[in-house]
Amino acid sequence: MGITVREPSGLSERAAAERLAEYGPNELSQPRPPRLPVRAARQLADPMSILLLIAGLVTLIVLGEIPEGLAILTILLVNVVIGVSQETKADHAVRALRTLTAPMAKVVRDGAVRRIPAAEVVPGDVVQVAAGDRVPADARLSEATGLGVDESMLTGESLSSDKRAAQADGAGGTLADRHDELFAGTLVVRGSGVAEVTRTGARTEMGRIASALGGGVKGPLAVELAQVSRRIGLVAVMAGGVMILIGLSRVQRGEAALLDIILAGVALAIAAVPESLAAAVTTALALGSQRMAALGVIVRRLPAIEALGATTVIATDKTGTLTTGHLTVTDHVTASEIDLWRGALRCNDARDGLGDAVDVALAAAAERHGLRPPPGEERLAARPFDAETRSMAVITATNEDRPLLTVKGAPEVVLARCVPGPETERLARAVSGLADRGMRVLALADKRTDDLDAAGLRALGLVALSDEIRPSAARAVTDCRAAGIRVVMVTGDHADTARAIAEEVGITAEPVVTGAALQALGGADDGRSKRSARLREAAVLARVDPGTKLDLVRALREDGQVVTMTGDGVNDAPALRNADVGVAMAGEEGTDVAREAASVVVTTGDLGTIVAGVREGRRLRHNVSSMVGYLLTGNLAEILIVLTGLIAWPDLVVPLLPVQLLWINLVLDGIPAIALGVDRPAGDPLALRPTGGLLSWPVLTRIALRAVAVGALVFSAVEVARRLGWSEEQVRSQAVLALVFARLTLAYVVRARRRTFERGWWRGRSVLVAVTATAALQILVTVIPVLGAPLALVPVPPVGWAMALGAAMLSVIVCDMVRYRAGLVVSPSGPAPGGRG
Ligand SMILES: Nc1ncnc2c1ncn2[C@@H]1O[C@H](COP(=O)(O)OP(=O)(O)OP(=O)(O)O)[C@@H](O)[C@H]1O
Repeated sequence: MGITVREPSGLSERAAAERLAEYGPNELSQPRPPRLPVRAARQLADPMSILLLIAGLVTLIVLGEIPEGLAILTILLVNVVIGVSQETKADHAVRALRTLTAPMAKVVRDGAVRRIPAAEVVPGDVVQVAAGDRVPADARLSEATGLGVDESMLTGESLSSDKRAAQADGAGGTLADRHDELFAGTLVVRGSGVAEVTRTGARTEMGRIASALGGGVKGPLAVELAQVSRRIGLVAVMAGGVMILIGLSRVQRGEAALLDIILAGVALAIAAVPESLAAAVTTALALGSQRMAALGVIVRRLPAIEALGATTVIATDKTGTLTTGHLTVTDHVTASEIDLWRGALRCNDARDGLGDAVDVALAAAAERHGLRPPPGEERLAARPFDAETRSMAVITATNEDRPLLTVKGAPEVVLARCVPGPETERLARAVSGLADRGMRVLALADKRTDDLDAAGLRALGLVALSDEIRPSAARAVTDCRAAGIRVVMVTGDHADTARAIAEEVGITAEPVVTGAALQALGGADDGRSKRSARLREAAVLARVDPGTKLDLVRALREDGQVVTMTGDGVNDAPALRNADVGVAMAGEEGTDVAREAASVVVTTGDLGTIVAGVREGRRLRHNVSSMVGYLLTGNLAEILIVLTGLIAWPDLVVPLLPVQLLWINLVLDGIPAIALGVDRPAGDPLALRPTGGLLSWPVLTRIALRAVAVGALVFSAVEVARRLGWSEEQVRSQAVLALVFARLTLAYVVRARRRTFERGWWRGRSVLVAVTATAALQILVTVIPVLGAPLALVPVPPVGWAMALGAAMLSVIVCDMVRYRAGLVVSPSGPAPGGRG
């Protein structure tokens, strides 16, 4: 193992800035965002836009209906503008998130260690890497301690490559043979090292072979929405087809023109597709992710928002999540203070107060006891801390002739390697007393030997580190319980320490299951299922290695739970990737590996932050289902009216003109839908338990029943108008008015938990504004003839307004009856419906 004691002082900030200007940022070029015209063209190329364009042109040129044709084309324009602006907004949000989660690098500048964005690394920089880091640039090693790097992404070699410091002569050969070089983009899996950057950006080995980065993965919500849209598209086309078929008989009898009927059929199909749905959901997700970022929850993959909302179990680390993670040595047991603290300094990887929290705390404690790292001692070999072995070992050359092995780690691991005797036994007995107080206990031991694995060590003593409970943790645990979310603590720490902390934050501490107990359940098939059962029921998992986290995630998910799991270590990646939501820490505390595997990165690792994320997720999920309910119920009601009207009112030819259908669906509908997407329903969103899929049978039934109710009420209003002998324009205006008002009240029907206009309904500001504005717009185009003309709308007598309002109010009552009958009231005390939908 190469050893260099040279402490390189790195580049100066000035030199680094000059080089950055010369070589450019250390990143692979990102595809440029499309320009505005390109975005607009894409929107226009959409099949619906093409249909609209044709419909508009036909109305304008072939039929010569100039105001109506222009109105259709204006609606098309409005749609393209809305589409482009939403897409741009969502894009910006995603980009902003990307910069928030940009990888960082540790470099030495002006002699001090700094954390800087990896993009600012320049050739000549001295970088430090440690287990869990992604290598920021190609570099030549000057120091390496037990360094192993996973280079499979470059070499295809699945085994990690051992690295050593460069010799003067330098090595060449294939990538896999270059053991003294680090390559950008590869992952450090163990040990640590210092290296000088040789190439950055596109000049790195990775840059040479880099292809475009993969696009976003579609989440369950996107998939579900695509499905919803496809199904509705089908219904829409069918409705349009039926309309044309019915109309054709009329054409045969000479009562209508073929083109009018076809246009009306096409318009109905366009109107029935909830085109604002996808845009509204994307906007809602993008805005939701921005709000979450403000709370310290950075969503790396948008669908994770929704999965967070559906969470039923949070599996959390102890240190840093339930506690602050600022460890301090508050107690120790030893026969020789000097030997204990010397050992703590030798077997220590912290530097200048940076590094592993345990090591930093031990170095500070040693300093408080008047000790500093002995000068002139050289590290000959080291085995860095490893969560699997729960220990760390170093061999140092001291003043005496034989090298000294120092080991520190979990007491049961270290003391087992010590010479049995009264001192070792006394220490072993002291462990529980310290751990019961919630402290993390480590043992230290040493021996004159050059064997890292030697036994027969001399026990130096115990150190106990305490870690303050985060004030917000207990609150978060209570919130979770109220929301029906189970919190499970998973830790590598001692069972007694874990239990003490669990009790303090309010996690039911029983049963505490230890790694050893799980292992005892053994390998047989039967054992495995017992093991899963044990994992599923555990409230605290103590002394488990990271592999167990993966087993826990699997066991819980098999049980139908939606699992949010925190993790920050190198070995946590598989569990994070397999959980429904993997949560990693931003900054110093987490590793790049964990962050990349996680779908969510939090800036403060406290459980309260994660719960805030769940809260947002639940709100968003509720909002999306409100949007779906709102748009589908309204559209279905409209289809019903047009089809029944077509049969019942032959004198009207078509119950609603194409331009009126488009006005209702493409202009009026979008506004409340978007508002519902960013809605703040009354009460704590955590109480909004996830209720299966967006379009489960109960949901579909409810939509259908409500649509029939709304349709029937509007139909009656129009029927009365006809009986009263109103003109054709007035009857159609009455239909539009009643339909718009009834649909607007649906916004309040769908967002309510128990009943429409329940307490606090007016507080959702966005919905109130959207509904009022839309209603005002409709009133204006109805009463002001100039505005109404392009839409063929005319003023109606007062009784018409009364009927429209009546239809709206009655539909609320009927819809609420449907809610109760279908048993779809969201009740905080009711049974939690199954997690996965
Ligand atoms: N730097 C270190 N050197 C030696 N041993 C350590 C070090 N850090 C931790 N240990 C030992 O390894 C055990 C597991 O530590 P680890 O950091 O893996 O726990 P963890 O799972 O991250 O726990 P937590 O949930 O508290 O974060 C500790 O209880 C301690 O005994």
